[in-house]
Amino acid sequence: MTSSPRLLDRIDRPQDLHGLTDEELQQVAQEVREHIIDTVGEIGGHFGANLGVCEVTVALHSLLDSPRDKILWDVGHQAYPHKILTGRRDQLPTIRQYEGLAPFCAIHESEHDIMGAGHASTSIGYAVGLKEGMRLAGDLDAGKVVAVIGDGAMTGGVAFEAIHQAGGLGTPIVVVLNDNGMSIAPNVGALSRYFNRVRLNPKLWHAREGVEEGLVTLPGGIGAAFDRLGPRLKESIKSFWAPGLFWEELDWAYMGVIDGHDVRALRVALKAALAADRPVVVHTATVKGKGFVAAEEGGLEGMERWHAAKPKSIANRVPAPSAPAVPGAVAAPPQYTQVFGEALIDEVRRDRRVVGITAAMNSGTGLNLLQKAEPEHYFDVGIAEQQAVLFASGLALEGAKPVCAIYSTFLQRAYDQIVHDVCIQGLDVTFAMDRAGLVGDDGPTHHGAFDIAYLRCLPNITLAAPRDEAQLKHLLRTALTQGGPFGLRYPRGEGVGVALPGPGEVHAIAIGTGEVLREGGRVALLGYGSGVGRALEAADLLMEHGVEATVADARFVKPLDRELLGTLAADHELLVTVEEGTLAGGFGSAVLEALSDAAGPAPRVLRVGLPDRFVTHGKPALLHAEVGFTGRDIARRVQAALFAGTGEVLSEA
Ligand SMILES: Cc1ncc(C[n+]2csc(CCOP(=O)(O)OP(=O)(O)O)c2C)c(N)n1
Ligand SMILES: CC(=O)[C@@H](O)[C@H](O)COP(=O)(O)O
Ligand SMILES: [Mg+2]
Repeated sequence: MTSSPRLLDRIDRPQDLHGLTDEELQQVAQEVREHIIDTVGEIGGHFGANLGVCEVTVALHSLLDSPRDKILWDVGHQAYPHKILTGRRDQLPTIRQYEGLAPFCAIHESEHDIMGAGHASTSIGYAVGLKEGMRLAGDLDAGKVVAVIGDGAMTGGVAFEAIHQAGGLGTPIVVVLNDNGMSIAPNVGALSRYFNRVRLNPKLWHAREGVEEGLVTLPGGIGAAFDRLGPRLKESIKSFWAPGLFWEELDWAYMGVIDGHDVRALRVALKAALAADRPVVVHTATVKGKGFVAAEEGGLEGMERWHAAKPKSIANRVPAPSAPAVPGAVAAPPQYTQVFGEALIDEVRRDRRVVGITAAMNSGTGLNLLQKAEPEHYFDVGIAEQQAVLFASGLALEGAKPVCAIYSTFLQRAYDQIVHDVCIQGLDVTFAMDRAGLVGDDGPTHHGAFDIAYLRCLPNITLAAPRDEAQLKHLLRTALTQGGPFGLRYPRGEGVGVALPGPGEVHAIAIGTGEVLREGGRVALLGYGSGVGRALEAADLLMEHGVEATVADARFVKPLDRELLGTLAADHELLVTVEEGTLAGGFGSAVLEALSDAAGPAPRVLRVGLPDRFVTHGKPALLHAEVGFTGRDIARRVQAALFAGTGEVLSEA
């Protein structure tokens, strides 16, 4: 623990690091770490990854002149030290809060945030573009470009597309591989094993050193011949002794493994890398959660547990004691994720052809439950959503029933695989899209705002959304018994608190059928997914003001229940659609299309959903209020529509 006054309090811009000694820089890194522990422990947010890059961030900013020199943070969940050192130290307590600092890097927030992110594996691609852009502009005094990417993000295929291009062009960029062996869960796959082999074997850390001295002393003129070789050829030969062969073969220089918590060692390596006129990777070994004992000494579980911290989860720099249970308190409803995870286990045990696939979101999707219960039916492909869908396509062709459990927003990365491989071929693949709707703190890069629109336009796919956690179980069974592409969306967080059907009570639902939940008068509220709950809230408020509304659950957006829609249209003068998705091309659009195709008079239609803009970050209740996705907002709009111009007093619903 450092004593005050902090050196960090003198760092208002990254250039204030220039001229500090290695020891002072090491102290600044520790002060950054403590600032993060104190702040994130109180407000919540991403945690372990930030603690792991305090030294890397200080070392980079101590050598570079940001923003002329550009530092890119892959994903950006580990950019809190960067934000602290680039003038946002005192604003850190607002991070991820409504109207506070962005959850990840954001180009509108700071000139030092060179790229926006939130989705993984993009940083090297940007780096190549930035550097080649400088060359095209003839900017000879161009800045350096450094991408910091984790071992998890390295499992994203788009990172390799960039490595391939940079190696081909010889683009002089630096990649800092922040290797801590962790994604959110422990990292997976052959690349992770390769990194582990190197990172965890100190003998390999210095394999390169001494090789050249050894070679030039070889007897019989061999050494002399080696000594006469050009530098590139020497490097290539030496690379057989060093762990960077993978990189060297792609015409990258490899440096490593460097202790990612030793500022002096980092600066020595980074200085050499920055001076090179070719692409260079600096492989650093770090600890996710460094300096926070519960993570650092908690093993893989501890590091996974502290990927993010909940508000008030840390006190005096140790995990805060959990609040005592309140006797008699009603238990909160289960999370949709938990219900899904348990239901998938039941489905695997009902039909052994069912398998679950995650793209590095093991616990986030609830597939950690399947991994424990039925490990043979569980796959984690790494941060590789495209591969997840192609893998599912292969499995489906072999008669399996794969369930791709991928957040709505992350599934966007596999869009062409959904079209080109699953829908065109009509494969029996299910997409379980958790985090559909506004997710809250993670903001616009993570809101599941677009899946209704981006999937509804595809032929051959069935799309449904449960109004509660019981329907989720029935719709998962429906997906796994209907034989073709199926998308199922549900929100982040708790269910509504209904009784869950037991394994024997779960049943498939007839495709394309909705359900009337409440009969009313002039207005019908037709909800989809979480929109049904909002519709019920609005109906209750309208009832208090003498307006009886019909409420129905569409349940399917593709195909729509046209019979139900026809009845609602014929019996009501106002039809309100409610969806937690973008209005452009969403559920409401589907209803309008269906009504325009139908013969006969159509009611007036009001559509409630997400606006045609990216919604900011913050607690979901604040975001819902901002976009009008509340029962009260819907009730007001209905009143205005029903009584507009009639002179009736619009009650203050
Ligand atoms: C396309 C995409 N898929 C999934 C995620 C969720 N995600 C956020 S951070 C993370 C792990 C990143 O691991 P790594 O790059 O090693 O960084 P570390 O947290 O270890 O520092 C994942 C899977 C994401 N941000 N983007
Ligand atoms: C940075 C990232 O993409 C993940 O950590 C994401 O924030 C997880 O979201 P959930 O908390 O909704 O699982
Ligand atoms: Mg990692």
